[in-house]
Amino acid sequence: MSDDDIDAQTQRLIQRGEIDRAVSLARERSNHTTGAARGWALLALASACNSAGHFSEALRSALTADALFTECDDAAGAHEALLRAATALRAAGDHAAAIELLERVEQHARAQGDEHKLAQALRMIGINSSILGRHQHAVSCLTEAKALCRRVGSMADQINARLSLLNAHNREVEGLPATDLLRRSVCRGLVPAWQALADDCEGPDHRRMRAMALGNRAITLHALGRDEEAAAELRGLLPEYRALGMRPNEGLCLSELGHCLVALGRHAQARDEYLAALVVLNEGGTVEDRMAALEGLALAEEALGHPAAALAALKQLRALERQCSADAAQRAVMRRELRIELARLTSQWAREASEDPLTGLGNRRALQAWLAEHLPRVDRGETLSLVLLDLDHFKQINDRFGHGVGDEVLVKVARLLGVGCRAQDRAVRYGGEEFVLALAGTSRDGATDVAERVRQAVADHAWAKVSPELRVTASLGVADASEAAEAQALLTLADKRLYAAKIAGRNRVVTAG
Ligand SMILES: Nc1nc2c(ncn2[C@@H]2O[C@H](COP(=O)(O)OP(=O)(O)OP(=O)(O)O)[C@@H](O)[C@H]2O)c(=O)[nH]1
Repeated sequence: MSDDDIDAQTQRLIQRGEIDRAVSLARERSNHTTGAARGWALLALASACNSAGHFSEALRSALTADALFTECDDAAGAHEALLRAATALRAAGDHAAAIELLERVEQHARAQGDEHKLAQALRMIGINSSILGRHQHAVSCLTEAKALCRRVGSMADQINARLSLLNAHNREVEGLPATDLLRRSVCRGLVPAWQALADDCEGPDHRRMRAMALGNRAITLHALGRDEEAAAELRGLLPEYRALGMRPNEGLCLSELGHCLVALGRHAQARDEYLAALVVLNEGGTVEDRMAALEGLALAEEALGHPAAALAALKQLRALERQCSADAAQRAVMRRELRIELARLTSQWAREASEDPLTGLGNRRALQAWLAEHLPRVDRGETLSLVLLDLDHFKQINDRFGHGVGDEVLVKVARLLGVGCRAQDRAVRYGGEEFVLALAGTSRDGATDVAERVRQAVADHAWAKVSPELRVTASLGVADASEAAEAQALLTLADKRLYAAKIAGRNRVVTAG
């Protein structure tokens, strides 16, 4: 089985509605794999947990997968992991946090020129922005996503991008009064756009999307007051939603039909449609959709002169409103918990990614970041030096005193290095028994003094306390940025001098040659 098969297998289970099986399969696999294979199992677990409504576990799984993929330099896996983490945040209603993660994917995709990845990230940023009411930003992201999908996406990608953009336009004008000029002009544009999307949804694969697009077209017609037309379209769509098993859409369609009939003054028919809508929506519709149907039902009953029935509908509506605010409070708590989890994991991984676990010093990545920040200042006249330190005959120390003592020596040397460092400097463990002191604002003479002090401190340390007869010395090479301006060239020069120190007999500092 290839690494990502578990993901495909889990997605199939989710689609069949076997969510519990999907969760346990993915969880089991993630407990029995390592490396990239574990990454994919965790991504499968994230999707399954999302479908089960366990957003916290979904987020944790996706972010753990991100850390794993990053560790094995699997950019595609890491990208997918961030998308899934964003999906969990979106499902939990934390759209702002989802956008923050997605913007990382966006930046990365732009830097790499990966248009497919960029389209995915922009589409998700657009959807989340639209839900947050940042309509302009949503439309601009989705317009770019649509253009990218046309160039590099599959047919399904293109259709999804267009659907998201049209939905964003819908949301933009949703809250405006029916008479608002902007609303009317946007809606007038949306009618042919939904039709064009439906027309392009050819073949059995896109039948659901076509039905959705036509439903949205009919809703837009109703918003424009073209209620006869809208009602006829909605009625025509009902058998399609039923045939496709799209229950929530069927409920919404019946409810919209009710709205059209109320607008046309056919209250008895409207009441029947609302009642039918509620039967369907009570099974699987959102609370908001049920509330809209109840509100319509109350209106229709009142218009029909049935105050008792209208009151009964309003009572149910109030009960749902109360449930809604209780749910909203619960969701707010959950969002706060997810944020805390996200912040904790992000800072933990940022630390792990740049820290050497044995000594607690920075690692190679930390040195690269330090150099990237400090080397440009050399052009502005600042000095900068590197001291490369390698313990002498460390293999013999391990062999003679044991690996545990070897580790203890590394930890102690790391502490001794830290003593020579000021706040602006950085001490890192560069490799096994190799360390680097990166010294800001320090010329080669200054760095030579520091290197000599460190050499002396290592040689003079009371190593016998660690193990009788233990002796430790180090060889050091010094280079400064006036001799080599590039990070790699500077390190190579320091390494050349370190090698010269070894050749010359060890336990010494070499600064030239
Ligand atoms: N205890 C311990 N040993 C390590 C660690 N990382 C690398 N080493 C050991 O460090 C030793 C380095 O050996 P060499 O590269 O041959 O160098 P050396 O023995 O120090 O000899 P010179 O550099 O020529 O003085 C190897 O035996 C590695 O196994 C570690 O984290 N802990």
